[in-house]
Amino acid sequence: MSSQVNGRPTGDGGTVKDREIAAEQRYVDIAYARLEEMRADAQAMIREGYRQSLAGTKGSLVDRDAMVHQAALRAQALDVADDGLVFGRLDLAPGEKPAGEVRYVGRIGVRTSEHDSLVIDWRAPAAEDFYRATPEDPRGVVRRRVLHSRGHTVVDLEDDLLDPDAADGMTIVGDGAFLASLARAREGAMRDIVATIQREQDEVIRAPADGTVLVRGAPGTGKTAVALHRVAYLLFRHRRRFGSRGVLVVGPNRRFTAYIERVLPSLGEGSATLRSLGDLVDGATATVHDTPALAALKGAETMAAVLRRAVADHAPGAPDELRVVFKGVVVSLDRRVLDRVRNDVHRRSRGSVNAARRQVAEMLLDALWQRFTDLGGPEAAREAEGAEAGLWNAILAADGLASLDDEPGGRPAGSGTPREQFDARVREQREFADFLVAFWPIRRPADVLRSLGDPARLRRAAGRELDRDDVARLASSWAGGAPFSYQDVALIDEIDALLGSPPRPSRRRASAAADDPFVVDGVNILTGEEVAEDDWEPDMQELTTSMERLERSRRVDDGVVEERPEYAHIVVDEAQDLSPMQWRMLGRRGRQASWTVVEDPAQSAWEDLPAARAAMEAALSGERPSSRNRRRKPAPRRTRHEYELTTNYRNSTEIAAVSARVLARALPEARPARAVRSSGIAPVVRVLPESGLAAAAREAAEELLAQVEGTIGVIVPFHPAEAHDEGTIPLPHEIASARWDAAARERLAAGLPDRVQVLDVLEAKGLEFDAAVIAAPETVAAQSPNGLRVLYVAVSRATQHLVVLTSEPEWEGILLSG
Ligand SMILES: Nc1ncnc2c1ncn2[C@@H]1O[C@H](COP(=O)(O)OP(=O)(O)OP(=O)(O)O)[C@@H](O)[C@H]1O
Repeated sequence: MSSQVNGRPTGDGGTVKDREIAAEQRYVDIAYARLEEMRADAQAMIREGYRQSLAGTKGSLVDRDAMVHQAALRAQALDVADDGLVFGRLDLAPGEKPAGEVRYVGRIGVRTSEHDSLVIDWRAPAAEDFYRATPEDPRGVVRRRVLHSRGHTVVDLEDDLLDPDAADGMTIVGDGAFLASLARAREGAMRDIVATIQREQDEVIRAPADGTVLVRGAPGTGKTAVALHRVAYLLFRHRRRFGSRGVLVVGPNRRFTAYIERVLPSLGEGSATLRSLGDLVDGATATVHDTPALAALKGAETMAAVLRRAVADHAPGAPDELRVVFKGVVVSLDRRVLDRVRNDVHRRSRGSVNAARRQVAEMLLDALWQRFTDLGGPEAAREAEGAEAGLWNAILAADGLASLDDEPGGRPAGSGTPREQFDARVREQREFADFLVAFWPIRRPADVLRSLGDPARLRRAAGRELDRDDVARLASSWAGGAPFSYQDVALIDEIDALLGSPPRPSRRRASAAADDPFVVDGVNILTGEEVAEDDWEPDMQELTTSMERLERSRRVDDGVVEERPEYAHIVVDEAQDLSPMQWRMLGRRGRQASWTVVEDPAQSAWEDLPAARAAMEAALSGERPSSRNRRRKPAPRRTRHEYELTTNYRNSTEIAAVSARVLARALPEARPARAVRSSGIAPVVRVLPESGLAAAAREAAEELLAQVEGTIGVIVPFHPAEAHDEGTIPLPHEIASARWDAAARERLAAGLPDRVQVLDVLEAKGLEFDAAVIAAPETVAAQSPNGLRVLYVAVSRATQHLVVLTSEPEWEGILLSG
């Protein structure tokens, strides 16, 4: 027999629950005391490491480093565990396991000085039962107890009785603390859920480390939370593999990464890299979203072919004639020959265009020599030899060019075959060096994209992939220093992959390069290699460019520069929104990686889902993205584990009902998740004139400030940065969208406390608020073919209060009665 109690008095001053809490507190105190000792040990180890370094032997530095590093990591993990160290207890049934065994589960493992277990790390196999046991499958667990703490103090308990037959005399307490914890006020940053991970979530977290884990689930089912806990699990169980080669977590936008950034550190894992799709590429940060139509153009895989042609086009300002002099003979190459050279080099050097200058120089020399012999140059040169002013020098003078032969300090042509002499002499000429730098500059990917703001240049690159209207819209989005969009970042990465890195730097002293004819202004003009002294300052734009790239590169111990890191595991959140070009960007970072992909297709703003799926499959299989548009040879598919999460932990049942109605319109075949918590607070829909929506949104936010302790999101339609096409009549939703520009949003937020956030529907992805105010659902729904799915995202953000403001009366019925 067990006894279920909820605060019943015991007669000795407290309730049964109080007594149970006090008993758990005694255990927790012992665990904290031991944690304190472990901390002191870690600090002593750090001190010992430094002491050894003073011993002065050669090996001691290395030993010290390793010791200090290990001890510092340990100290850090112990610090993290300081808050809520122990959160779970399992009472096991007699049987295979020792009778009456009790296990405590916590943020990290704690052992006594005799190595007996006091607390089991939540990621250890022995903790699995804590998350997996159910009444149907108790796994030997009689009672599961969750301890809710504030700092070191246990404040509440909640028990699950899993095996009533074995619970003889066991006290069962609890009054829905888990559900109450779901209703807690949100602070603007996501928290870990380590104490209350549910069984279906735990299966995802502990899924096999290889291949791909694909997780689907409706809003609020814990996809993001689960993905982050999986990272902590993988780093704990496979530290060597994932710790050294790295884990990348990618979210949709910067607001979202800011929202989730505290979760992993709170689990003691600070080593994963967290990036949004807008800041995955160094040197190009996205600050704006494109309109859905423009995003569809930029994100389509056809852009790969367009960019390949754009990279192969001549650089802006590239000269179209090369003239050099040899032995008084002027030799020139015209545009036709230069185009041929450029195309040949591009064909051979895709992926290493920025490092191909040496190849360009060789091909130009071949073409110059060919021209020289065609002109009868060798004979003319022989005749001119010794003469002060031959025929060719006269031509030269007329063209205003000086032969190096005439320059004081010019070196004798030297020995070797005529061709070798020719090459050596031409290479020395300033004209040749200057030409090479201008003809084959080291290019920055962002500059290449900006250069496509010139419609003529974009038209040349467009091929059959883009029509005239597409070219005009794209070019205007890149013209005139407009900020980069989230889709642009993937295009910049594509260009980066085509251009490749500039040649590796070697900081040779300038003196070593003083006699090198290829060195111009501190850089080898053939290789782009920097050979300057440390204090040398570049004074040419191009050199600054290569310096910037080098600066942002990661220098590894042996001096090798790693431009784009590859990761051992990649987590992609909100994956339903990735465009094919964004998948290519991610694929480049994880060719050998295993993946965790979490998504909800019903929340997708992306129109061409089949194309995005194909690009996703290519990325997950480690396929090298082909820049040509030919059919891919499918790479072998890696093992895949698919999961679905079915319980909505975010929304109250009242709000979940509203979002289910929107879902039924957006995707009639989709199933909503089951919400578990009723708040008793009915969602509100207010109808008012369109011109009054912004003022009403502010008013609603002010009212809600008095009703909730935590965050309030005011979610407004997306404001397109693109100008409306003159000559066409704007649609009503286009006029309405124009109301929600940055200035209008600022006015709305002015003077309100930080816990009110005003954001557009695209920024709201993945976020969560205590209360949400949705302005103009009719405009959101009409803004794109997937507008209803975008609205579904917006209405599923709130935990307690939902207020919708609309100018169209029928929306009241749509949202409140289906
Ligand atoms: N087992 C759990 N215990 C406590 N809270 C949970 C649990 N699972 C999820 N939550 C909470 O539910 C909320 C929603 O979780 P999360 O943001 O991970 O959902 P999601 O599926 O990623 O949603 P969306 O699709 O809208 O991005 C969060 O506040 C999260 O902390």
